[in-house]
Amino acid sequence: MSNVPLVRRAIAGAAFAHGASSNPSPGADDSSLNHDGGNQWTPAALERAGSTLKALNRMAKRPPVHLLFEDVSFTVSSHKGERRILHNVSGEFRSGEVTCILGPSGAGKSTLLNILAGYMTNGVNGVITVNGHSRDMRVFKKLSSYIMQDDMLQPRLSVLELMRIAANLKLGAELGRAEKELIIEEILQTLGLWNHKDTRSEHLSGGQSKRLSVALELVNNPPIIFLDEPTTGLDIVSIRQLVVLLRLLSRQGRTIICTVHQPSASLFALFDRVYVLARGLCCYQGASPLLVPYLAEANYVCPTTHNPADFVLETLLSDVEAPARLSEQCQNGKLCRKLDRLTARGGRKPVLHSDESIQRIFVEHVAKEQTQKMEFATTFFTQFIILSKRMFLQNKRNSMSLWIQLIHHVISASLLGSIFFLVGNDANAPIVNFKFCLSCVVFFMYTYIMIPVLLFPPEVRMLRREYFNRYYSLKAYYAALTFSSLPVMITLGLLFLMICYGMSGQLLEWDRFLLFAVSGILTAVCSEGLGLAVGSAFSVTNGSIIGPATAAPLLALCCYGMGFGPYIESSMKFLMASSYLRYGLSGFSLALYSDRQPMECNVDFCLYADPKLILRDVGMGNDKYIVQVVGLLIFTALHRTLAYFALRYRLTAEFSNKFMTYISKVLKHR
Ligand SMILES: Nc1ncnc2c1ncn2[C@@H]1O[C@H](COP(=O)(O)OP(=O)(O)OP(=O)(O)O)[C@@H](O)[C@H]1O
Repeated sequence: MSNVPLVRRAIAGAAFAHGASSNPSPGADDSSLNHDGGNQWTPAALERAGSTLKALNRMAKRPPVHLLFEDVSFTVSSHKGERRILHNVSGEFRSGEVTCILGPSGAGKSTLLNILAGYMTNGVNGVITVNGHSRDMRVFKKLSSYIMQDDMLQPRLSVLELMRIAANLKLGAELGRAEKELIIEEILQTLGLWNHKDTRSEHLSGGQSKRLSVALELVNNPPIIFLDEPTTGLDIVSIRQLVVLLRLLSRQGRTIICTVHQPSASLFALFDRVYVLARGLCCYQGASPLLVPYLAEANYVCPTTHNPADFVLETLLSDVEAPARLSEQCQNGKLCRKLDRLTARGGRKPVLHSDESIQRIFVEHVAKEQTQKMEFATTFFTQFIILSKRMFLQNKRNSMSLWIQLIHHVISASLLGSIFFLVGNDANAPIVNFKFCLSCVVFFMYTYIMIPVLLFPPEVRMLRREYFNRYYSLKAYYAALTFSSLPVMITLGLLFLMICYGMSGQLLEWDRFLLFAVSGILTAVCSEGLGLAVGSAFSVTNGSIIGPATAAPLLALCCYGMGFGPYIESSMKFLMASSYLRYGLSGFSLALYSDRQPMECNVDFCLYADPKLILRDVGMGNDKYIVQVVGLLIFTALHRTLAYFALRYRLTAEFSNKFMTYISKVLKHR
């Protein structure tokens, strides 16, 4: 305990170096988290800051959450065998407290947080209870928010726009527009972001981005918030502001749990509870000022000038026996060192409820939740509308990308038009015109496979937090994604087709062009589905290899039989039917050559003056246009379903864990 006054002095000295505005008002800057005019951490400062969240707290009808876990272990399976990451750890996190999970790198901090937040459940053993009841994930997910370590914010949207979208998705019709606006303003002011409300997310500093992540999760006032390494990459002032904010939120009855790598002495003292992990064992659980005496009991004496957080990490890393010894001393988290009162260090009194009242509120809440059928705050349709609007806005603001795509389509179309200039009605060059159709297929295939392969993987990372924190269903997101890409795809696709159709001298008949365009756009939509499937399942690097590698055999199958159509083997016909590009190519060819007069022949004899002969010799003599359209639609549905499941696989650690466990079991039993 000898170092506690030292730590307190450190807080007083360095606490809020940023000057002070203790009563945030519109226009209050980052200092709104700060304190009274001097360099003092005063209860009044927190009290006043806390009072700024009045509207948010008015909607807080949800129960405080006490989280208890006992004998939690986590094992991962791989082809090399099983590996235990957590060894029967126990602990308790209570409402009104900020708990810091501390430990050396690789100790299992993020793993424990993932398990407690419900992000990982496969391979986990042990008991996790919420307010004395077994954790029901359906209810718990609605009570909790998880801010992940590498959270990314949606780009090209301002702070206020992001907050409004979050409020509309997370609060639904629960509150009116005016109330939502009030809550947003309160949160932004309290977090010192009000002055930056019109700044786009990509222009925020690291600290402001982290605070915005917290702000977005606060919108529906979750009683329990998990944060994985929220301080990483922030400067000392931003870290302090963030931890002070967490403390403030906890004082309003929330349970805040975060992992922190190496807190400074003053920061360490701001945490109410510390949970020390090393090698998957709990080495200490309890009030932060009691860590030093606890270590002294095990003969690890912390010098008075030392930061207790540094000391415990150094001890755990330098003495191989320390984790086991300390774990035994606290019974692997079952024993908790408590201070008499959390207010011992000053600050606003936490909202403490008796365990009985929490139990009662919680039981009422669970009963209410169970009668409600809705899994999300808004309906599928509302989610679809909000997400579509967001995507349209983001696409519109990404003018550079639109220009690049426009130029790409115009240049490619002009190039193709020049290569195949006026071959469309030349009976002496029918196979050249067939190659024109093939080139159009290749253009749509590569363009629309590669765009999502390159652009979607970063989007998947952004999606993770929103999806896990139940902003919307994946189906609504996916429907909005499909819908929002269509206008640009159709406009640019038509522009491409008009240019190259005209330049290549095809028959200028509207119905023929329409059939040609439908085949082109459907090939693009189908290719985008394939690109999304690859982009959802793989990183940009792997996707860039897998995308073209998948397309190459499909392309080979699509143009097989050129010149010997009537002699294509039936096994090959079967394989060719599995390439969606064949339907695209056939659609293009049928659009150009069906029901057509003999083509112009400017030499003595033209073998392919009759268009039927061309179709016969490329193996499309018996093809029907409508079958090609249906084929493309079926493959579009197939690719997009595949993409949906690939996305689910990527977004749900649980789903991927199960998959990996299954694969390793198969490999083991071979
Ligand atoms: N799904 C998994 N498969 C294999 N190993 C895993 C898995 N999850 C975690 N691990 C391993 O468990 C150990 C603990 O990982 P974790 O990310 O929880 O550590 P940490 O304490 O958060 O570390 P850091 O502070 O460096 O982020 C690491 O050695 C990690 O490689």
